[in-house]
Amino acid sequence: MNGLNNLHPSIKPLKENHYLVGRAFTVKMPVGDNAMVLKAIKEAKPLDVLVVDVKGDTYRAIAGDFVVGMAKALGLGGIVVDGVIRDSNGIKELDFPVFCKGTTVAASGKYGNGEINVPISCGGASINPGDLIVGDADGVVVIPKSIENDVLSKAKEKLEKDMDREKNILGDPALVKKYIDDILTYS
Ligand SMILES: O=C([O-])CC(=O)C(=O)O
Repeated sequence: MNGLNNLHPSIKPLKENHYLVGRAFTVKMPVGDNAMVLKAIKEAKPLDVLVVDVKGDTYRAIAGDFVVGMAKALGLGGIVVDGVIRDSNGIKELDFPVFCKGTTVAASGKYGNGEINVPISCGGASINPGDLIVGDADGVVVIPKSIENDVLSKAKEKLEKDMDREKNILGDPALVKKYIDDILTYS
């Protein structure tokens, strides 16, 4: 992705070993009203990742352990939000991937404002429904649907090259030094 389309690095998994891959089901909600999160949980397909745009608010939770439990019960793939959640210990026990900026004590009300399944902005990235969302301990990246095949084949090539490099170089200090020398010669 050439460093583009990664969400702000403050958005991290609640449990460090959690990762997710799935298609975005988007939610745009006003601060303090998470009714559309509930609607999205009901309408999303199994393995979809709920991506919530709450404009970066960190005072009101977009979900707690009950709401996240419903997402898990319906087979969703995970939740990503540019905001916060509550009941963090309960959510950790659910073992369901939630990527967020942190935690708070205050819940949201359920008033019915907001939209689902529309283009959103989350953590500084534009996300359309159906885009691929990939997250791990380091953060979250969005791969637009229109370029996903190209990105996936380039990612596989890079992974193979990285694995070869690790296997061939790291076991031999002389080769580590040669690798660095080669880089320094060309830069
Ligand atoms: O109901 C909410 O919006 C938040 C909450 O406490 C839960 O999910 O348990």
